[in-house]
Amino acid sequence: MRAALSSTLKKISAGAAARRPRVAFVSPASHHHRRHHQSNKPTKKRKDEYILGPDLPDIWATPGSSSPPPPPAESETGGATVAVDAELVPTIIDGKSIAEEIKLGITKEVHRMKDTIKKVPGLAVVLVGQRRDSQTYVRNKIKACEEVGIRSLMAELSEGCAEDEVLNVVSEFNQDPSVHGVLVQLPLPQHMDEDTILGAVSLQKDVDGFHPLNMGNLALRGREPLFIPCAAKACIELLLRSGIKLKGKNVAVIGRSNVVGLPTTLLLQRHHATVSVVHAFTNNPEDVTRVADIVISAAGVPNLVRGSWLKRGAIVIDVGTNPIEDPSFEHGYYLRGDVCYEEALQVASAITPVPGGVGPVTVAMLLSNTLDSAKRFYGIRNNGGDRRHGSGGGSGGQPRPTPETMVAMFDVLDFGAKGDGVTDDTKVDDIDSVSLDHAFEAAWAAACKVEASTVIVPAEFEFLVRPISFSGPYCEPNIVFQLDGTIVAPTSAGAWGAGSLQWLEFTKLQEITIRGSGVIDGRGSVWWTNSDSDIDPINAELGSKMPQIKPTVSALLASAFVKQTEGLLVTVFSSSLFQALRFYGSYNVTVTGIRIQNSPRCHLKFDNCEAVEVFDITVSSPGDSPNTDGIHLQNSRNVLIHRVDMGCGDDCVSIQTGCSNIYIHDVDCGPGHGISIGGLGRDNTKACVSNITVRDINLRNTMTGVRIKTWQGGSGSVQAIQFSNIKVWEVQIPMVIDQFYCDRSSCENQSSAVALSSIAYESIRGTFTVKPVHLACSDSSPCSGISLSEVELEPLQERHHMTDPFCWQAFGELYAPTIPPITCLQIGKPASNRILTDHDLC
Ligand SMILES: NC(=O)C1=CN([C@@H]2O[C@H](COP(=O)(O)OP(=O)(O)OC[C@H]3O[C@@H](n4cnc5c(N)ncnc54)[C@H](OP(=O)(O)O)[C@@H]3O)[C@@H](O)[C@H]2O)C=CC1
Ligand SMILES: Nc1nc(=O)c2c([nH]1)NC[C@@H]1CN(c3ccc(C(=O)N[C@@H](CCC(=O)O)C(=O)O)cc3)C=[N+]21
Repeated sequence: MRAALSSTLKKISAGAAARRPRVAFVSPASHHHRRHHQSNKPTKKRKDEYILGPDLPDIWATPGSSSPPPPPAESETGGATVAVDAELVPTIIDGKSIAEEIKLGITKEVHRMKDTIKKVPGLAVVLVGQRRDSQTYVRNKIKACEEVGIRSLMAELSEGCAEDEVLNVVSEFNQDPSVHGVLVQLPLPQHMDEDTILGAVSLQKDVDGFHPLNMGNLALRGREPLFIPCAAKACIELLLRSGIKLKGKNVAVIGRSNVVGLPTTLLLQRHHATVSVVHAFTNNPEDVTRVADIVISAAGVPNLVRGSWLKRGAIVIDVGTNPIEDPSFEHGYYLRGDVCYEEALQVASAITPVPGGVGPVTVAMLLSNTLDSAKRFYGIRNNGGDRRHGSGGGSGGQPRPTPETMVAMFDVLDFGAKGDGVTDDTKVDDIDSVSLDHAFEAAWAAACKVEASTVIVPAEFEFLVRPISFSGPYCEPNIVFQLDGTIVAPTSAGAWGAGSLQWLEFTKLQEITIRGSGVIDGRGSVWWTNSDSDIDPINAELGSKMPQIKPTVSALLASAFVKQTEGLLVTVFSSSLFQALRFYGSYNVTVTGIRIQNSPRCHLKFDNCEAVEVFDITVSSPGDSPNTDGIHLQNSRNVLIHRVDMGCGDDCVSIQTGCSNIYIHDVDCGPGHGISIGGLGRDNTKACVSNITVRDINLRNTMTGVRIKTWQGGSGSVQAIQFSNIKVWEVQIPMVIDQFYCDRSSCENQSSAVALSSIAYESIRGTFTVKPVHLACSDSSPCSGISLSEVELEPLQERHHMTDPFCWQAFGELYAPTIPPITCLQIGKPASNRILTDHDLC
């Protein structure tokens, strides 16, 4: 920055300043030790109030209602009260060092972006023809990109190329996802239509801000453009960073081009300046400029603005960059501004030089727009980024990311979701009548591209979502699904595709987290009443086909359960009942905080997953809703489930084949059917389940407590199961092993079975309503290694006392006297009468 400053100094002293050494510079680095002109006291604001980026001041907010209008003239800009006789020391506004400071900030952000999401912004420049000045500007832009770490691409086309060629290049850049800004250097050759070409630049990548929609939004009150033209932004930036206030100032803008004059005028008005526009047809332009506190010139006419055009103490921003042919200069020309600099220095209180004034800051603004575009593309929001929509307030209670922890965030609202609970957020028409497929799908597609990104489903919104698959396998790892709002399922059959078995599915992902305080509501009641409940659930669950000599459980339970099944319609829907939330084939899955309720079937399912943690969630559906499992595990390993509150119409937790290393603790269950392993081995299949720990569980009003159920005819094994500290209240049968599981009225007797061994029950206490213990093992494959300790189960009412513990082919150890005494357990090992084959081994 020092170098930049001194080079500017040199340039000045070589020219005008040689005669006028009384110059003060404004540069961010030198600001505090430079002397300012007494009557021009730039009140330097805190740096972060000047804003880089698309943010506009909230200028339209409350016209007239907030602060009273400023007095017509203020002394600080050198109005009437300027001490005319005092020596005027003009401040040279050092654009070069201001640009350096801005670029430093951009560099930091680009690096942070690279570190956190492994992406950098990309700028594509299209240059047509060989204008030397254009080549210089473009070179400057590319060089500046390199300085801050923005990737730059350049397309050079010949002067005589066809318009279509330019359009093709633009179109390619529009489509390139690594390009976030597209700039077509002006002027274009005569034979080309500027409007056509500029209009072809994607609105989202229009870092020049020249697209009619961006320009229109800049002009319209209450609207915000995606980008503000760089030169206009540079003028404002220079003024603000030099501590010059705009509110109420008289500003004369010379020039009304789309590129500079017009957007500058618009932007100035957003800052509450009073703007006069001077153009080629203005009579006596000097009459206009002479009363202006600030003169901004963008006419493209060297030395147009004479000293006599300026009010004493005026502030002069010289946008004009006019190449003057001179072979003695390196590129064959030198630059002059619109302002006769030497004369202006005599009257102005502050002025931008050319070069070294507006130009470098314009380039910095281009970089800033490109960075903003990339951040928008990747969904990155900085600290305090305000919400565009509703009152959602973002991620409900989660701390906002600071710029240091830049996170790519994709809010479904930004992808067109309505969140009114009525509109199908599956199909959304955007403002530009561009039909986005699926707001949730689009948000997911965007998040999928960025490592460690976040999809946001904001609080206080209700989203109607049809079946959807949030699918890898080509997604970047570590995606967070921040669910603070409510997602509801459609209730009409039409909204469901034929045969969809799950509603919200996450598949083939590495590190996927669902968290937040939101709700997933399956609105299953329509499905429950329509479901095929022709089977008595008690018979279905415990109506095992036992050898005749044993009492049938179903007979016992029938009296305890009252279930209305008559007269219910069996409809086509029953075949497409679905799981609310399902994870498939994923690694490192976390589900926390949320509530899942009223699923038509299973609430939360994990299939082929590894390293799963579920905690602090609530699962809820009515006790009489059919088949509504709480959490269903299948072919999954290393699963930790804790601090879960569950009430549902079926198993609270159901552990199926292929599961091992499952640890479940601190779970409340009820109503529901308890915690179950199985049914396993259906249709003579092989089942393998091992290393399951279930501890510190409260079961209230459930059908069973902890249960293992297998079908006859299966193979494989269940081993190393531990149930400890299980508390039961009014549970029909707290401890169940059922190797005769059958959901039909009759199941064929078969000899093979899934082998059960090493099953420990430790501290199982509370009250039951049907029977304390039911351990019914297979004749051909008795259960071995059942250990019972601290079992204390009391009948809720005296009449239940009639039913004693039941055991069949159950072998193991009793470690303490139990209540009631479980004398039916056979102590020791069963006589091995079965030859194990590979088929049985897991
Ligand atoms: N430093 C920077 O970052 C940038 C500098 N520039 C420079 O700014 C200047 C203007 O650029 P641009 O807007 O693209 O140019 P244009 O030629 O498109 O527009 C010039 C504007 O100035 C007006 N004008 C021309 N002559 C006079 C005059 N004698 N008196 C009053 N008004 C006049 C024109 O009026 P009318 O509408 O009636 O024709 C027109 O509105 C150029 O020197 C350009 O190089 C441009 C962009 C960035
Ligand atoms: N699509 C498009 N967007 C533009 O923003 C655009 C354009 N076309 N066409 C031309 C004008 C002009 N313009 C300048 C940018 C930087 C300097 C600049 O960096 N000037 C340096 C000196 C340049 C030099 O080294 O010669 C300075 O003033 O110190 C000048 C002028 C952007 N324009």
